[in-house]
Amino acid sequence: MTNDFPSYLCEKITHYMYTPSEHSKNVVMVPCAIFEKDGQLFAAQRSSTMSLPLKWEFPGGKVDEGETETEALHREIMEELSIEIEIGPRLAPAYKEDPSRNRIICLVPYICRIMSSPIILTEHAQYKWIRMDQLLKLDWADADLEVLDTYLKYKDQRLLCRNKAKVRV
Ligand SMILES: Nc1nc2c([nH]c(=O)n2[C@@H]2O[C@H](COP(=O)(O)OP(=O)(O)OP(=O)(O)O)[C@@H](O)[C@H]2O)c(=O)[nH]1
Repeated sequence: MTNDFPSYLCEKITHYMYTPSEHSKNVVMVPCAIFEKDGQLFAAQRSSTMSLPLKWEFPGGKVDEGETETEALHREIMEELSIEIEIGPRLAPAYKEDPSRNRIICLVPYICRIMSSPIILTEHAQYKWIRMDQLLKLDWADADLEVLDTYLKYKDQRLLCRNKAKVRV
């Protein structure tokens, strides 16, 4: 996959503003995977025993010490969904405060492809492939909702570029 998404999306400054007291907070990097198939997106529902119970999210998880984001993403997806993936473009992260644990979650979306089957869930309650026009009906975790917005803007931008290219020909 090519990494040709618009640079403003990579460099987008999120609305999160640091104040002096917040410098002491841990920033936890959480790469997550966006899968698209036949115009539908993959969403996983957190189980009732996980934090953010029953919220919908893009699967992924925290980077361990010594790991890169993409290594962590391969590992987390294998652990959670039992599949191999190919990792493509990295989009702009979403930052969310987690006051209960005095940390800031940095959710980093990657557009990915599923490379093996079957999907076997080990942690989530369920997963669904959701049509684009149904996406906002799910009860998303906050950071995932922002990631979804970033992804939809990225898609629109690509479509626009493709159409412009066609007009020029
Ligand atoms: N995906 C997602 N995770 C969030 C959000 N806000 C937030 O605090 N988190 C936290 O970020 C962490 C995501 O990493 P993870 O999926 O590997 O975490 P986990 O449930 O396995 O473990 P943990 O609850 O012990 O940290 C979770 O602790 C989750 O509660 C959010 O909006 N979206």
